[in-house]
Amino acid sequence: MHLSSDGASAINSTKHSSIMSVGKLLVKHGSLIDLERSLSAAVMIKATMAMRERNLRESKASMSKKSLKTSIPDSTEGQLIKEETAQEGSVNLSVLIEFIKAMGIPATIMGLLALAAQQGLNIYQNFWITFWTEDIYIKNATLIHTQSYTDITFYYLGIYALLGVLQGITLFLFGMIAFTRFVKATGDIHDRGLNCILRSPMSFFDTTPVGRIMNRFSSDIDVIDDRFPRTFRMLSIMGFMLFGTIVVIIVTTPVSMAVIIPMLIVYIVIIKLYLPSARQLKRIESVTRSPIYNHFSETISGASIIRSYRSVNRFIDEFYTRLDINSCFYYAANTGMGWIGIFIESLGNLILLAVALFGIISTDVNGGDIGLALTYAFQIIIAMNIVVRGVSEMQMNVVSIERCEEYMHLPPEADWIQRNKPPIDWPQKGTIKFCNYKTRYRMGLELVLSGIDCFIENGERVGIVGRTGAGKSSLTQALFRIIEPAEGSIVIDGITTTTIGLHELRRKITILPQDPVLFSDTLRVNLDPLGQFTDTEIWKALECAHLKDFAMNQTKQLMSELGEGGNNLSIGQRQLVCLARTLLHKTNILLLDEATAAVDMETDDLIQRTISEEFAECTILSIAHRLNTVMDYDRIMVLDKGTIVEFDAPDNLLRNKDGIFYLMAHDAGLV
Ligand SMILES: Nc1ncnc2c1ncn2[C@@H]1O[C@H](COP(=O)(O)OP(=O)(O)OP(=O)(O)O)[C@@H](O)[C@H]1O
Repeated sequence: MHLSSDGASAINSTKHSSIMSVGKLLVKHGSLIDLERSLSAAVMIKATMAMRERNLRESKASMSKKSLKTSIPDSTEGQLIKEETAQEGSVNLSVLIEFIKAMGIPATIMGLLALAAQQGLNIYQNFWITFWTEDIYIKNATLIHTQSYTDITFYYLGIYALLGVLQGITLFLFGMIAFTRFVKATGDIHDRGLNCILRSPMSFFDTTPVGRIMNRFSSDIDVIDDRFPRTFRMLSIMGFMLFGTIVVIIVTTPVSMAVIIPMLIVYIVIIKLYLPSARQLKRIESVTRSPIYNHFSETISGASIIRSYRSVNRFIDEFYTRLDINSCFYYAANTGMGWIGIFIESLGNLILLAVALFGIISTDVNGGDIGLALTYAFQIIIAMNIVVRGVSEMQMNVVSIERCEEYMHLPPEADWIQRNKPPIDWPQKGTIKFCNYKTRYRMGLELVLSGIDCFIENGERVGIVGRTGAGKSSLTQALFRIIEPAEGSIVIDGITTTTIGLHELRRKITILPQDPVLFSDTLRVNLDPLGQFTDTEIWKALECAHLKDFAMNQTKQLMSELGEGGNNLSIGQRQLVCLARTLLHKTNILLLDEATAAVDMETDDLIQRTISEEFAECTILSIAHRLNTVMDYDRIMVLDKGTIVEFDAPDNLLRNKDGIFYLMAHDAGLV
C-alpha cells in the first residue's frame, strides 16, 4: 500500500515510540515489507487512537471506580477495549522454556555446566584443605626433612591455587555465556513481539490501548533486559553454592543434618506460601501500570485541547488516581519483599539459637562438632536468604517475560505473501467488482458493509458519498483488507483479493488519506523512503504536485529536514508532499479518502487538477465530503448504513428529487 499521507500530526510522542521501534526495525532489515508493516502499523495506531478518544470517558469511569478486574470476562466479543489480563497461578513453565530457547539451548547448557564445574571445583577445594591437613607428613612435620616439608606445602598450595584459578575461569565463562545469551534472548523477545504487533490485525489495535503496548515494550522489556539477568546470575551462583555447602556438610559433619533438614523444609514452606502472592502482586502491578502510560500519552497528545478547556487539574488528578492505584500494588509487592526478608532472617537467627542451645544442653556431642554445625548453619542461612529472595524476585521478573511473550503469539493478519502471486503488472486495467460484500470490524459487532454489489469499470472515476457512519472509509479499508470480508468478495481485474498476499494487494493500490503523515526526515526520504527513484523523477513529482518552487527555495532543497511529523510545513504543504509521494508510486487504482478535507480551497483545486491530469487513465474512488469535488466524476456511489442506495452519474442522481444525493447536494448549496 502506498500511503501518501497519514495521521502523523496526530501521532505524536506516544506513537513516535512505536514508530521509533519500527524505525529500528527498518534500519535493521531495510526491507519493503518492514516499511509497509510499519506504515500500516502507524495507520492502525492512529485509527486506534481515534477510537480510544471515544472510550476515554468509559475507561476513566471504570478507573475511578477503582475497578481492577484482572481477567477478561468470558464474552469479550465486540467489546471495544478489552481489559488487560493478568495471568493467575504459577508462571507457566513454557514461558521459561521459550526464554531458554531464545537464549539457545546448547549455550544455556554450557553456561550451567560452567557453573556446575565452578562449584565442583569449589567443593573439591574445600576437600583439598582437608587432604592437606590430614597429610601424614604435614601432621608429623618433625619426621621429615625441612626441604621435603616445603615441597609438600608448595604442592598442596599450588593445587589449591590452581583450583582457585580454574574457578575464576569457569565463573568467567558462565558470566560471559549468560550475559551474551541474555542480550540475544531479550533482543529476540523484543523483535518477535514487535513483529507480531506490526502484523496484528486492525481489531488488535482497536481493542488494545497504546499505553498497554508501551508498557510491555518499556517496563517489561527493561526488567527482562536488566533485572532478570542480574537475578538469574545471582540465583544460579547462590543456588549452586548452597548445594555445594550442603554436600560438604553432609560429607564432613553428618550430625549437622539434624539442623539442616528441618531448616530446608521450613524455607520451602515459606517460599510456597510467599511466592503466589508476590507473583500475583507483580502481575497486578504491571497491569495497573498500562492505564498510566495510556493517560500520559493521551494527555501529551491532547495537551493543547486540555489547556484550552482549562482541564489541566482534572487530568493531573486523573493521573494521580491511576498512579495511586498502581502504587498500591507496587508498595504491597515491596512490603512483601521486606516482610519475607525480616521473616527469613529471624528464622535463621532462631535456628542458630537452637543449634547453640543444643550444644550447651547436650553432653555427648563434642565441642568441635557443635562449632562446625554452627558455622555451616550460619553459612547456609545466608545462602538461603539470598536464594529465597532471588527465587521470589525471579518469579516477579518472569512475569515480565510472560507478559512480553503474550505479544509473541498474537494472531496475525492474513499472509503477507502467498504462493498464489498476481502477475507483476496486475492490476492491468483497474476494474473493481464487489460481489455481495459484507464485513464487520470484529466478531460480535454489527456488519458495517452489508451486501455491496457493484462493478467499477477501468478508468472510471467514482465519488463515494453518504452521511457520517455510512461506511465510506470502511469500503477503503475493505479494499486493502485491513478488515476482512464476513461474506462475499472483492475482485480486482479478475483476481479475488483474498486469494493473494496482503503485500501484493496493498502495494498495488495507492491511497491518499485525509491526514498527511510525514516522518522526521528529509524531504527526499519522505517522498521516496526506499530510495527507488532518481532525483529527476522526484523533482518531476514535486513539479506535478506544485511543490517544486517551494523545494527549490529551501537551502538544502531535497535534503531539507521536514521536522517532527512534518512540522516545518503547513498542513496544505504536507498534503502536497503526500500527493507527490502518490505520484511517484502511481498504480492503476487510486483511492482518495477525503484527501482534501483539511486544505484550503486553493490547495484543494491544485490537488484535484493534478489528480485529474496525472491519473487520467486510472480508476479513482474518491470519498468526498465536499460534494463539488466529485460533481464532475463519472458516477456517484451513495452509501447508507453499509449498503449502496444510489449509484449513477451525478446528473441522473440529481434528477431524483427524493434521492439522498439530491438532498445532500441541496444541503451543500449545489442545486
Ligand atoms: N475501528 C472500528 N471498530 C468498530 N467499528 C467501527 C470502526 N471504525 C468504524 N466503525 C463503525 O463502522 C461504521 C462505518 O464507519 P465509517 O468510518 O466507514 O463511516 P464513514 O462513512 O467513513 O463516516 P465518516 O464520513 O464520518 O468518516 C460506523 O458505524 C462506525 O461506528
